Amino acid sequence: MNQFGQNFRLTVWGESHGTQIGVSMDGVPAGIPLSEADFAEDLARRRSGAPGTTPRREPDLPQIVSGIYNGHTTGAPLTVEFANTNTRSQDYSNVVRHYRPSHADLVAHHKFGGFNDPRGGGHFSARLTLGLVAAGVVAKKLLPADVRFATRLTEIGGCTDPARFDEVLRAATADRDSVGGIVECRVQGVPLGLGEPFFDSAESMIAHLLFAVPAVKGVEFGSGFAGARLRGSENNDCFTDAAGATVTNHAGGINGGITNGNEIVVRAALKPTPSISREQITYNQDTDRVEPLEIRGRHDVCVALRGAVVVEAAVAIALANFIR
Ligand SMILES: Cc1cc2nc3c(=O)[nH]c(=O)nc-3n(C[C@H](O)[C@H](O)[C@H](O)COP(=O)(O)O)c2cc1C
Ligand SMILES: C=C(O[C@@H]1CC(C(=O)O)=C[C@@H](OP(=O)(O)O)[C@H]1O)C(=O)O
Repeated sequence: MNQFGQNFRLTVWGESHGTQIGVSMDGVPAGIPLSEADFAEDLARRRSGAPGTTPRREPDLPQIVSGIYNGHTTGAPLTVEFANTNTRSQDYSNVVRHYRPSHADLVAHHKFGGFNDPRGGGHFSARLTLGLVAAGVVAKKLLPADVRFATRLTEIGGCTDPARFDEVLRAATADRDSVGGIVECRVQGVPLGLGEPFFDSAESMIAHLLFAVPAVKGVEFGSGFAGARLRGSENNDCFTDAAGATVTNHAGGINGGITNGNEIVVRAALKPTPSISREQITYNQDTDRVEPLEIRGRHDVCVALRGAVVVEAAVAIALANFIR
């Protein structure tokens, strides 16, 4: 099944080299002002063009095809779609059965019995994150008005100095290689009380969405993995008032699966782009041999660059799902 959520339910659909991709949302209340222009800012943050991003240029113009009337949501399913206008499917002819290492080609082929669309990674392509970003824009409108997101890249290729990110990207490009990155999303103004104690905890829902983002391989809240190396006396967040404000925020704004009113702090680790132009030796099902593979296509050097706004959208969608 390809759906997420209860209160704010969505399906992302399409393939990278099909005619269109998009998102269908249900549970959006009637009467919310919404227009195509509302999507522009977040879509621009995902668009390619900056150094280290894919040379595939797409206009990424949203078209709201249902759930809207006179500039307001109607309460009916809301669908936003985008055209794929710049595909080069011939670039993928050699990876249909000579699967790219660490992309989804092999699992897709086996799981769907060879009926999957292999062009541009098909339904597994990060092109589908366009729909997630669009849903994130709607999700933000469902959250209380004083909720504020601040999302940034804290690390690229192991480097934590933003002034040196370009250099890291240039070096990886020169080596016909790729690098990973860490995205940190902070959310202020989230009220105390979102989330349930166990299975639908705030962490579980946010992590669920984040792990749906292609290339996300790690998620941590607050002090996260570093917190496991601290003592309780160092990691505990002492309260300063009756509302639950704390001196420190090692919990990342969540206790017992429930948002505690402090800033939500969540980080996602995105792996290096799997499609690199450097030759790799890998199994070819056509010849039944391990052979050199040259990957074509137009690829991001670091997926975390365009992934930052996708991470933010995922967090927004998870939080919106708690709003009844
Ligand atoms: C914004 C974004 C852009 C991406 N761009 C590429 C790309 O150009 N080439 C590529 O091979 N993978 C890219 N990926 C990652 C793949 O889509 C992903 O690794 C693949 O679908 C396999 O999924 P997995 O890494 O979660 O196992 C991108 C991911 C994101 C979030
Ligand atoms: C098109 C987008 O990114 C694509 C994500 C992607 C992948 O494997 O995830 C592979 C590349 O596809 P193609 O070879 O068709 O250019 C990227 O360009 C997009 O994000 O809009």
